Amino acid sequence: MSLVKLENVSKQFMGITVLENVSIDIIDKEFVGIIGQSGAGKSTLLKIIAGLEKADSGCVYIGDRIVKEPSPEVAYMFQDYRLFPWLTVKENIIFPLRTLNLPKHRIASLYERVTYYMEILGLVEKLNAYPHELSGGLKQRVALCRALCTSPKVLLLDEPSSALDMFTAINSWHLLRKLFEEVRDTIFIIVSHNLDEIAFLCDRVIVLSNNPGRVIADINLKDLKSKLSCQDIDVNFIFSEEFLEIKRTIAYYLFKSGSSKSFKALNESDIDHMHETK
Ligand SMILES: Nc1ncnc2c1ncn2[C@@H]1O[C@H](COP(=O)(O)OP(=O)(O)OP(=O)(O)O)[C@@H](O)[C@H]1O
Repeated sequence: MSLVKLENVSKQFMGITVLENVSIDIIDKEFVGIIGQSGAGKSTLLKIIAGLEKADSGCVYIGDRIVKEPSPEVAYMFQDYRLFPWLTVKENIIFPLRTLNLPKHRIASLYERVTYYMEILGLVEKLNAYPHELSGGLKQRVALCRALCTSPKVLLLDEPSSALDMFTAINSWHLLRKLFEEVRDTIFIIVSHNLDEIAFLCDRVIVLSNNPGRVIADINLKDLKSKLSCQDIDVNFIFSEEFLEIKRTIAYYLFKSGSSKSFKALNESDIDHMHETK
C-alpha cells in the first residue's frame, strides 16, 4: 500500500508545460529529495502534493485519500518560515492545535509529542522569545516544530536552508535528520537545488528534468545509508567517502539532464547500474 502516490501529474502555466506525467510512489517511511534545476517545477510539485495547487491531470494520493485541498495530514514548511511575529515561539509552535477541532485527549497527546520535538530542536530556552529575537537557524527550527505539531503523515520542506549560511545549514541538516529518525510515521519530502543538502538528508532522490519537469532518475540511497548508523550522519558525514559518492551519483543524473556539452562522467555504466531504483 502506498503512503504517498503521484500518478501522471501534469501542470501547465499559461500554456507552458511545467510538469509532465510525474509519477512517484512512496511505500515506506523515507526521506525523499526532489532535485532539479531552477524552474524545473519542484515547488509546483510540492504545492500540488499539499493541495495548494491543482494538477491539470493526474492524481495525488495520501494513503487512499485523493488530495483535492490542503489538509492537516500534509504539513508544508515554506522557504521564508512564515512565523507569526506577534506570537512567542511557543505560541507559534502550538498554533495549529488551536485551529483543529480535536478531542482534548488527542490535543494532550499531540502537545506531549511536540514538547519532545522542542527539546530535540533545542528550543526550550527560547519558548517565550518572539521571532524577531531569533537567528535564522532558530527561526527554521521553530517553523519545523510547528509543521510537525499536528503529527502529519507527510512533511513538505521547500528549500528549508536557503536562507542559512553554510555552517548553520549543515547543523540544521543534522537536526533535521535526527528529527526524521525520531518522528513516527511521517514521510519527509524536500525540494532543493542544493546537492549537499539533498545528499546529506535523503534516502531516495528524484531528479527532475527541465522544460518540462519529468522524472529522469529515482535514486535509492538507502542501502548505502543503512550501513551508517544514525550517529554517523552528523556534521562529519560531509567529509566521508560515502557523502562524496552520493553527491557524485546525484550530480551525474542532474548534469545528464542538463545541456552542458562539456559534461563527461567517469564510470558512467557503474553509476547507471548501481543506484537506479528498480
Ligand atoms: N502561479 C504561477 N503562475 C505562472 N507561472 C508559474 C506559477 N508558479 C510557477 N510558475 C512557473 O513555473 C515554472 C516552475 O516554477 P517552480 O517554482 O515550480 O520551479 P522550481 O523548480 O521550484 O524553481 P526554483 O528552484 O527556482 O524555486 C517557472 O517557470 C515558474 O515561473
